[in-house]
Amino acid sequence: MINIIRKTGWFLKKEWKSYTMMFIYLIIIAVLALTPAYVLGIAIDVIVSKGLTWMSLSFIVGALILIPIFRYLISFIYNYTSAKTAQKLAFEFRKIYLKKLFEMDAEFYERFQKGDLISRATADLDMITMAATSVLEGIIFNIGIIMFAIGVMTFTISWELTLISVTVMPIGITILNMIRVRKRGYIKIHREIYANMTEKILESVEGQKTIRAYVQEANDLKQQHKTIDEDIKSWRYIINYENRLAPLFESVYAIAYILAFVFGALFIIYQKMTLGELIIFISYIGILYGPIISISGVFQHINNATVAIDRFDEIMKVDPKVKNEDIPEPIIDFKKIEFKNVAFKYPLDERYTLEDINLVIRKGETIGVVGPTGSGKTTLVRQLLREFNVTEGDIVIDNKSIKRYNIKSLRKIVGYVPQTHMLFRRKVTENIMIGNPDASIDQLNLAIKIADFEKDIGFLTNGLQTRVGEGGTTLSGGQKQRLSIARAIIRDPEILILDDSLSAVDANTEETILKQLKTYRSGNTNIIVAHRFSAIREANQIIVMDKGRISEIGTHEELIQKDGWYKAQYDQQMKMK
Ligand SMILES: Nc1ncnc2c1ncn2[C@@H]1O[C@H](COP(=O)(O)OP(=O)(O)OP(=O)(O)O)[C@@H](O)[C@H]1O
Repeated sequence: MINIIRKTGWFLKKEWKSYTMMFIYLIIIAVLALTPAYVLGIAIDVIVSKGLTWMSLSFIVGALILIPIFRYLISFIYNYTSAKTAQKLAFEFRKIYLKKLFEMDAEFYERFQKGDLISRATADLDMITMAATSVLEGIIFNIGIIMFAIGVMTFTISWELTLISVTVMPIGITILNMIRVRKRGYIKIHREIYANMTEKILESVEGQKTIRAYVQEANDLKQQHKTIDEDIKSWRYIINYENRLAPLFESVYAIAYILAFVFGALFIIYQKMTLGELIIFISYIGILYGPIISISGVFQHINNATVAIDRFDEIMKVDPKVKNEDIPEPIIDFKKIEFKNVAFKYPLDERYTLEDINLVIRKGETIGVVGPTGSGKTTLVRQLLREFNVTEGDIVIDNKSIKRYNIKSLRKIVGYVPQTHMLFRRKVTENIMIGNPDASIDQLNLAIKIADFEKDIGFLTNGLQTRVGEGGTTLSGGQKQRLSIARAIIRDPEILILDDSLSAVDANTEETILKQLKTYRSGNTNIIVAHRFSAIREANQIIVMDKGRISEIGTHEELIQKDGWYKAQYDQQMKMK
């Protein structure tokens, strides 16, 4: 609990006025909850002593009517304030969490699954907010009732009877506590199983087209059922565990009732207590049951929230490896980029994906990158986005390590068109303008022209205002590629990287795009990764990758003079033409 208060302390401080008001409301509600039984007890004693008058009867009836109405009003105000504060807390936590996700590097996203990250931002954070509200309600209200009830029982009825009947209660509370501690461990396991299930559902929803195309619905459902089954099984285990031990508490509680009744009856016989007092006493034992159980329910929320806070903290504590130096330098332009003995290993990989990379890229050059699949072309060009730090060697931009530059400003000078296109459920224009939200209409039109996307507009139902389906489902493969190229071009980047981005366009379109790039991007750098040599033939340098190393480098003319992979591949492509 201390952990939760520590972790939400900043919020409690900010919202102290609401919490103070809620505290006061809860005390009032607790007192009001105990009053009717007390009034009834007094009424019975008045009736037994034959002292009932019209005046005392109207007072008793009036009190019994007004108390619940007043309690309802205060409860209403309390519930409203409490729900509002909980929503605010959830909002603040989500804001912090999402900000953190945007600060994280590619390595982080390799380590954590999407489903897991989503369940931390949804189910886990809900548990924290639920606990933050129920802690106050559960503890203040329930402890308030317990203290007031025991106070009234001890000081106004009989301290001896209170001692006799209430002393067994700590045994019951200890049982509840034991259940709670064991349950925490089970809940942690359950949260992980739940995250797995979320991941599986996400994968099935994202991959539904492929699943259907390969008629794998039954198989996929089987896997889904397995994760859902595991989720249900682990939850059922927790419930069963609780159900097995909970009756123990009920039995202990029943003993408190029996003791109160037997000793209370004796006290009445020995005239140490009135009938009304015994009725108040036994009613209060009944009233105590709810708060004791609720407190254990609160501890259950605290249990859940403790696990959720640990999972939240796990993310908050991860320090991105790719981060700015204390005073990073901005970059808006460059003259020369050098790869110096660069070697690179993906975080979860054993072997190096890039080795011995030595390379110089000058501003204004067009660089072609070719090589067999899996040879490391994408990995090589993505190093310019600084998603990971290189494992060995360094990338030097204008004689300074890439690490010295501000990451955001570095990424701003690079326009990267990936192999798989991430399109959002927004209009075509909005999808393009993600590259530069401040672009003018002229810039938008120029980007569309360079990417040769103009000819597609006529085929779209609503032209540029057509809404793109999720993941670009309403566009053809070539249209998606050209839209992605337009998105990168609209920011007029210093370096444009086309990562196999011309693979889904026909030869004419490819030629048009390459011609437009030459005309409109002269003076800027283009890096073109391709399998078709027509796309890189005119490059100033062609880099041939093989098993993570540069095996050949030169212009097209130089490379076809050599008897290497490039020449062999080129000859084959010519034959197939
Ligand atoms: N995130 C990753 N984690 C671990 N290994 C990876 C990761 N991404 C790629 N690899 C591995 O790195 C190697 C190089 O991949 P890369 O995508 O750079 O090759 P490529 O030459 O661009 O391939 P293609 O022509 O098929 O696009 C491959 O063996 C691939 O399995």
